[in-house]
Amino acid sequence: MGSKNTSEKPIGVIGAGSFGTAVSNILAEKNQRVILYARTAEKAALLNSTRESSGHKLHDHIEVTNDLEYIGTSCDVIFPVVPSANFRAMMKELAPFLRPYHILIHGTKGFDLNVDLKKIDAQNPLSREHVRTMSEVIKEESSVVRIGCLAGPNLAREISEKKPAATVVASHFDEVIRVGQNLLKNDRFLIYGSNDLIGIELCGILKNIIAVGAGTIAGLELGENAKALFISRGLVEMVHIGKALGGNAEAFLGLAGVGDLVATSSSHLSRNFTVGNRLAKGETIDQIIESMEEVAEGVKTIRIINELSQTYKVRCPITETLYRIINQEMTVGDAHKYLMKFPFRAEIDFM
Ligand SMILES: NC(=O)C1=CN([C@@H]2O[C@H](COP(=O)(O)OP(=O)(O)OC[C@H]3O[C@@H](n4cnc5c(N)ncnc54)[C@H](OP(=O)(O)O)[C@@H]3O)[C@@H](O)[C@H]2O)C=CC1
Ligand SMILES: O=C(CO)COP(=O)(O)O
Repeated sequence: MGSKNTSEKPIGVIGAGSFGTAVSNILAEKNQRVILYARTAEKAALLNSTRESSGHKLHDHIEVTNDLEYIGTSCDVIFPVVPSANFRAMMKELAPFLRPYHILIHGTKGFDLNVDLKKIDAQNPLSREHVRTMSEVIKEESSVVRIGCLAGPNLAREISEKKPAATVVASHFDEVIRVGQNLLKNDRFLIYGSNDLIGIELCGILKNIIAVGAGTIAGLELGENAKALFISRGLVEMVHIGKALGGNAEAFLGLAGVGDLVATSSSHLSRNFTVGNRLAKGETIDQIIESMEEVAEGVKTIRIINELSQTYKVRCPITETLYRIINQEMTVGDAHKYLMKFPFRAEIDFM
């Protein structure tokens, strides 16, 4: 960190949604001053006066601001936690206030897309060139070098209720992992480290697809055996597409992969699971999105992976079937009957 002393400086968090607030509270609990960025001045003022954000109480050590320059100049370590659809725009605004000494550890579980999916067809297929993880966006948009991500089974509501959990801080830099661990760990929040940044990011992104599917199983009341079957096959699909996009299989077998997959595929606290559940009850994807206040990243990810699986010729029957459900080309009931007939080969073919 050059001559700067991290512990004396506040920590920045960008995005005052469910997870950004939960992360801010974890940081603040450790006697750490936190500056939390809210998108509008009105929201920042409201949060500062009500001391509540996204239904979570705000710790006294958290100051809410609408000033990105203030965050950039006050904080050496910043946790960006905004939905993937807005991440690049946020980075463009923040970048003028970032320097190579900054450390950014993001908590976003979605892709950045630099092309309109409507323009994608057989002649112009979607490729990895069109799709970025958030660490890649940070690198492209700023001078920051030391980049990391935070991913694991971290349902924000449970974290706010101070229930035990663990996460993975991933970075190519051990220093970033150490900083993340020191800032976040407490007696009920364990922090593991990984150098497989892309692999860990892909785990968090891809599990959202399977969580949507698991929600449909719960919605149809198909039972625990079916859910276990779906999660297991979902993990295999995550590994196959994850490897095609630059991840290693090992990451998927850990906390950020199978751990987060199990948590989000089993809980009504997961927005992605909830989307699937509501699809199974007969709502359309437009109706669901329209009425949801929080982001369910999996819907966009289903569309992206459906295209990428074709480009890279990876068998992704679950993603393709979910894509047909959200496009109203197939009912949820028919989708599950179809998947039960799908000709799978070896059970585990990625080791
Ligand atoms: N909730 C969870 O349990 C977890 C979520 N995540 C991931 O974290 C990310 C955020 O999720 P979550 O916090 O739950 O989402 P929410 O939907 O609860 O909140 C998103 C927040 O981001 C803010 N925001 C949007 N665009 C910008 C921007 N350009 N600049 C600053 N703030 C912005 C929104 O502000 P506004 O209110 O103004 O729209 C809103 O407060 C997602 O990628 C999600 O997958 C990861 C782990 C757990
Ligand atoms: O990623 C999460 C928990 O680890 C949150 O999942 P949802 O976005 O589905 O709520």
